[in-house]
Amino acid sequence: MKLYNTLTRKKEDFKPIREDKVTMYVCGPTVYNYIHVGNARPFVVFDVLRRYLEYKGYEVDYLLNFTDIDDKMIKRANEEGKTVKEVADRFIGEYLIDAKGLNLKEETTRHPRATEHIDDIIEFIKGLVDKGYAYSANGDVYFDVTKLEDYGKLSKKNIEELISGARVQINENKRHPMDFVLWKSEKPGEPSWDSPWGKGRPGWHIECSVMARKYLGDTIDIHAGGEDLQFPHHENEIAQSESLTGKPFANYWLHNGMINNQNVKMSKSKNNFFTVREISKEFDLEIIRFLILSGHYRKPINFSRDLVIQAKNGLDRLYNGKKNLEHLMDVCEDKELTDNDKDMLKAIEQFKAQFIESMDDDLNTPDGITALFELVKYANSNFSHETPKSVVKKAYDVLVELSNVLGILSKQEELLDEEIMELIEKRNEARKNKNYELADKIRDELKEKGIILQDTPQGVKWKRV
Ligand SMILES: Nc1ncnc2c1ncn2[C@@H]1O[C@H](COP(=O)(O)OP(=O)(O)OP(=O)(O)O)[C@@H](O)[C@H]1O
Ligand SMILES: [Zn+2]
Repeated sequence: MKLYNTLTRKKEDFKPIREDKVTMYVCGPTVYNYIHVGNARPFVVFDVLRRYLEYKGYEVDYLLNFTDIDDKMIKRANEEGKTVKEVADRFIGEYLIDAKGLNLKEETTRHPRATEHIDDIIEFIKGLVDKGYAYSANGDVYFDVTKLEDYGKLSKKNIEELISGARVQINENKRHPMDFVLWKSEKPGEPSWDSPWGKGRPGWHIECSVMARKYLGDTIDIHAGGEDLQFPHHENEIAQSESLTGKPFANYWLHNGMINNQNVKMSKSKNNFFTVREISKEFDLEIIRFLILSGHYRKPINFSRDLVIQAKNGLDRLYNGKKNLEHLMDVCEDKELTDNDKDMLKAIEQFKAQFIESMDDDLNTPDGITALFELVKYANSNFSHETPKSVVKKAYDVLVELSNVLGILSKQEELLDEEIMELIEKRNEARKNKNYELADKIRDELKEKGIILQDTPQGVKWKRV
């Protein structure tokens, strides 16, 4: 598989450090608000990368942190008369609700929080001070960028350029304008922790270096986030981690393009955003997942209502294709395969190969989705009630297998009440005729669709689980 590495500005063959395991760190949300569609993009895209690597047989250790202490968190807490922890707990809960709607693989994702790693953060900063890469000044601690030859290597900027380009804050504690803060001294009304430099709290960049190292090791395979994080956040993570360990921090740096609103980056500060939650009131969030995957992850997406409708129509087409195949599996019969049938099997394999080729090429999900559309179209125009069941089943299995990699077509179709009643009637009939095999089959089918039957003296009752 090839992945575009921001560090080298090239598509490179992906080779993890260990043969069968991949470590991945994704910069997660600052939990002071609901996430917006722009924030959802990295979470969806890198969830798919992780699923694809798992599909290829790797075990993936996947970590997405929660930034639960920073200026924005404190501001929100003060506005609401709550503690920072209360705000964080609330919006972590809201994140997890959206994550479920977006079908992110939560069961095996680690979500460490900055405030639960203060001791580790202090240790890390102490290490940098001891090695001469950081200095304290009036209770703050700064990273000294002049100690590094290669500061700026990710964003490909040199320090002079950075100074002239950035609105560098005047700060008399800093030795150099590009030095960045590792530890901030306590200000009244802000949460603080004891440290060797007095009471204070961590800066933003340090938490990612610390938690990545703690859970994934000195060198990780993939570090990912939005391209807006390349500078200064990821640049500073590299500076901190590599100065402390003397080893490369991450072998592959992946960055997604921005989601824009009328060509302007969607951002909380610009107030031009749509939260995932508000969209979920009108649309199933699988549509948003599909919309995000319909563009290549490095290109910008201009978000609009039309785009959501377009994604909905595309997803509906795939769901219809799946439903048609399910219907055919019910009515088609097992048969000896003709040469023509064998050609159809080959064609189905071909769509799968096309999907894999696309995904191997820097996670080209739009081309992968095209392969799914073509598979469905092929089935629609070539299959009939006369097609051998094994051929139909092959197409169905491939469609489901590849959709699972994208995390789509995950919704079970809900049975209507009258469909359930009909099946129960059919089962009663079967039992009357002592056809217990059929009766059990119907009960199992219903169970698979989330309907539980209870045989009671008053007859059969059912409930949804
Ligand atoms: N418009 C966007 N399009 C794509 N990704 C984005 C966008 N805005 C933020 N991200 C990404 O969302 C992730 C979560 O970041 P975070 O919660 O810090 O958002 P943020 O930068 O505070 O958002 P905002 O810019 O709206 O304040 C990061 O990986 C960031 O790069
Ligand atoms: Zn980070």
